Amino acid sequence: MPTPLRIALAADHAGYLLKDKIRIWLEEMGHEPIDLGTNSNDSVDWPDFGRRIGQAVASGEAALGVAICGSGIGISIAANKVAGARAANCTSGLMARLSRQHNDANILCLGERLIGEATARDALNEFISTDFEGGRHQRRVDMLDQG
Ligand SMILES: O=C(CO)[C@H](O)[C@H](O)[C@H](O)COP(=O)(O)O
Repeated sequence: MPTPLRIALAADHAGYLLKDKIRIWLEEMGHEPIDLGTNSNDSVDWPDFGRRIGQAVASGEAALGVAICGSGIGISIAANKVAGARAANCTSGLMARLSRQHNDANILCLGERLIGEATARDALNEFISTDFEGGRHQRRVDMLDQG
């Protein structure tokens, strides 16, 4: 059993179905999802949910986050506006793994309208099980906070 992680989840109306599946997968793995909405297909705005998940992760309320919209693009742009959030829009398990190893990404973004469930699950598994490599990558990540 892996160390349980608090993992924030957020989605707009185009991503909430995948978010609900991810919440269940995380619970089955013994993690602690924090669901920041949305929870229906009533139209909402991705900047609100990107900001919410960015703040939850940057503040330390959650160790990691998973954010979903139709393409993963809007919600990743919004999350990355929050200082300390490093959101990566990924379309494969390899991208998710690299986002952790090289970029110390702390929010995985997915596009429910673009990727299937198997790819989403692969990306999730890689994201939560891969550590940041540090070394030369640490210096580059540190540069993000240098104004
Ligand atoms: O932000 C996006 C595109 O970059 C997301 O895919 C949104 O979910 C999408 O724009 C929502 O579109 P809708 O036509 O309002 O459902």
